[in-house]
Amino acid sequence: MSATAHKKAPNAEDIRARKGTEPLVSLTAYTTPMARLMDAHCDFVLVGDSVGMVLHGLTSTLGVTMDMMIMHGQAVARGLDRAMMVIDMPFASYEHDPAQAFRNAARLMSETGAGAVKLEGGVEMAETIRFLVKRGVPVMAHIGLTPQSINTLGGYKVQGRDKQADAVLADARAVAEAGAFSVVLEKVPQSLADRITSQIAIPTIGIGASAGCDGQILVVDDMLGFFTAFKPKFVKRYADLGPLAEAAIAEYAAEVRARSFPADEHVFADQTPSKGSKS
Ligand SMILES: Nc1nc(=O)c2c([nH]1)NC[C@@H]1CN(c3ccc(C(=O)N[C@@H](CCC(=O)O)C(=O)O)cc3)CN21
Ligand SMILES: CC(C)C(=O)C(=O)O
Ligand SMILES: [Mg+2]
Repeated sequence: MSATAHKKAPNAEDIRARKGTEPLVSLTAYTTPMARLMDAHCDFVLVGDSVGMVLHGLTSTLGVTMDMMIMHGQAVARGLDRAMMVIDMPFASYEHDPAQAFRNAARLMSETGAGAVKLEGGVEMAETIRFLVKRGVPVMAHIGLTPQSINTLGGYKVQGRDKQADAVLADARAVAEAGAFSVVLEKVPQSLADRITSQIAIPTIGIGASAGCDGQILVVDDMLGFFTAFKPKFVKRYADLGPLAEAAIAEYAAEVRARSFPADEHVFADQTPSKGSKS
């Protein structure tokens, strides 16, 4: 924390109150240094279960555990001062019943300091959302493409085209009515995202949705070009750091093989350096 006065991090009600004002900015983070980089620029930071695919090499989010989320949540919390932290509930930690959801949500919040949890599902999760909110757990909902349901959805496809649109709108209404303070809309048609945004009272956070949403989120490693196993159409690469990192690694490898690294300035002399000398 800096010695200068700092803004208090917003809470779930501050985020809810941003409906229809300036767009909410958010990214995912999984580590302390990345959280530090985005703290001054984001309204909230999501510790996403995408961590399993982005940092652990899993091929879906289904293998992500409570312990993984807690460890990454603690790391992100150490890097945040002004942005709110939201944490994903991992697959199978909340779907069984509201009591299971409360036990695991309470653990995520108390062990990481997150100000809210996020969970996937619409109409079918409304009862659980209501149960959590009434017991002091702010909930961000996540509808449209819900990656934890990849095995029943049959692919990471657009959700809510044509006849499906009314079902996604019903999901949005249900989570808002149940007390969610905001809702992520993932990979839904732009016109549907705009309709939902105008028809519900809580902020919509788009990912592959619409610039008309009340906010946007992206996976940080996607927008920085660190994650390249796949690139959803909704990802904009603001930087291409993966190839930059690889070039640096290749240069290091070549210098080690040529014995040009380490150089004089990276090694230590026999004698203790005299006062005023740097090494
Ligand atoms: N790096 C990363 N970025 C994400 O956005 C992300 C994750 N990981 N892991 C968890 C989920 C999975 N997500 C995904 C994954 C793939 C697509 C996708 O659109 N893939 C293909 C199309 C596949 C299809 O149509 O079946 C694409 O070409 O964009 C979208 C969201 C979103 N989340
Ligand atoms: C992409 C966002 C919304 C997410 O749920 C995640 O990163 O896990
Ligand atoms: Mg997620």
